[in-house]
Amino acid sequence: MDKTLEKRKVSVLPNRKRPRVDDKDGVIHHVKEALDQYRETLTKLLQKHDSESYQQVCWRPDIEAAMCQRKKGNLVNTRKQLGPIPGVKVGDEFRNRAELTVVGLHHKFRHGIEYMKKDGKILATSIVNSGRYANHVASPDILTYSGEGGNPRVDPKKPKDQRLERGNLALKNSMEEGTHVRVIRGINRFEVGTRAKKSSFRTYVYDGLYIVESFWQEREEFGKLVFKFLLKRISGQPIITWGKALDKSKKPMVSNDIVCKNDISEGKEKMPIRVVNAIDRASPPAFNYMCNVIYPDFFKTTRKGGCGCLHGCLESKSCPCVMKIAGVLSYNTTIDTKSLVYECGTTCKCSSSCKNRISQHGIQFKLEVFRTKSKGWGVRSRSYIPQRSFICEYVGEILQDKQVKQRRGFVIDATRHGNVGRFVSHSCSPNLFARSVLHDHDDVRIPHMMLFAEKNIPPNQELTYDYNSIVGDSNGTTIRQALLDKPSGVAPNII
Ligand SMILES: C[S@@+](CC[C@H](N)C(=O)[O-])C[C@H]1O[C@@H](n2cnc3c(N)ncnc32)[C@H](O)[C@@H]1O
Repeated sequence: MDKTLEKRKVSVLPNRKRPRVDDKDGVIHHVKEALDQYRETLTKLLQKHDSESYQQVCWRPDIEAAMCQRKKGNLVNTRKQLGPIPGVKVGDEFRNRAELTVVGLHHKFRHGIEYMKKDGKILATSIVNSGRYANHVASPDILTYSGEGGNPRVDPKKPKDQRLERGNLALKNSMEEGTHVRVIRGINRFEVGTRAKKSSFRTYVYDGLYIVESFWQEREEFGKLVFKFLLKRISGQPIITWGKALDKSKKPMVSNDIVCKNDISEGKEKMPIRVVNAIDRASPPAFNYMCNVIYPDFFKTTRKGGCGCLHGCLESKSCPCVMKIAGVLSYNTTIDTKSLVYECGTTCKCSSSCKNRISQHGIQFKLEVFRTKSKGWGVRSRSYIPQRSFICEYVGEILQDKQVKQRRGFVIDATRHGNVGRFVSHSCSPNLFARSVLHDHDDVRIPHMMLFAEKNIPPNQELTYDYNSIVGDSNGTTIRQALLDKPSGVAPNII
């Protein structure tokens, strides 16, 4: 039945008053209204028909309900168009393919690729990744989409090689023209509390705009040539967290975060540090990402001594490094905030996995820089952080502070060179604490400033430390955290 419907012109204009295009809320309401009416029609249709006709293989009540709505002029966004659809947001979920037609996201009931003619060329407007073809999702932002035609799973006739025509040609043209393609993904859901196959059903989520990056031909399991299109999601769109098959009650997680940068460290950290912004259009300040402190020219990072422990440094009585921190092994217990921590290091015989080398292995958690409502940028972790874990070093240029020169003072300045630490905000009730650590040199005037978890920290909670906390070593060297009135990026003083 739907083939006949598809042949009809999709041009019926809604007879309800259409909101102005710049009236965002009005447009969203308009779309929602159309969807509500469609769902009501579908429910009535299902109630009217007895279960016997429902069993008929070819009866598609979802499509029939959409046709009723079309007759009444109750469809919206009826003209095919490229790009976003007014009133439809990334992450919006639809109960069936016909609902995509109702809102104008994808007008075809069956075909996966929809296209339109523009300047004499056909261009793809949208694709539905329904899972019927062997489409492959390598990462949330990359989709390999199989072309249409000749698939023996849906076409019982003898399978034929796919041809570069209709939807396939449209996707190729979209690649050449660089036009955006809407992607709608089918996801499997289950009735709450069950995982039985028969209780699963498919819904469709609008995943946003993609560009076609490349295409090629592959020989598939039935021996026929199929087209493969590699699509890449346009950056700057809200992120969708896709789970495995979901309970009916759980929505795919959509946040309003726009990704400003996929990795602010530009590959220098062990794992990427994403920058996201759900507040305004600001981008993070330009600076040179460094994983290590930059010392002044005169400074030599030398270390004398070190331990000879060949079997770990757990025995605090025999490890000279551990002995220097009064026999308290690293950060396992509450350490006096003024203590300088001596970690084992370059001149030690113990292995790099020694328990007294906690803060030398770079970041361990998926940190994310995000825009806060009132404090500029902040840092959070996308995963759970157990208490006392190492978070990051505060990296910057070690500058000699002229004002405090008499007191041989230094400042770690992260304005031009720094790491993720430069974005961590202040709090009087923080979840992080700072420690002065020595591991690669002996100069107690310029220890590393390391941040650790004060408590167990759930995912997505902002990480903060007390800028005004005073930490120092037994020689009287102190670290004073950055003052709140300092320009962003200027780091804690060491005075
Ligand atoms: C080390 S930076 C932290 C990152 C900073 N928020 C940014 O946008 O780059 C220190 C600066 O952040 C701001 N800041 C940090 N914590 C704050 C807080 N609790 N309230 C208001 N501003 C804060 C202040 O401007 C401070 O000088």
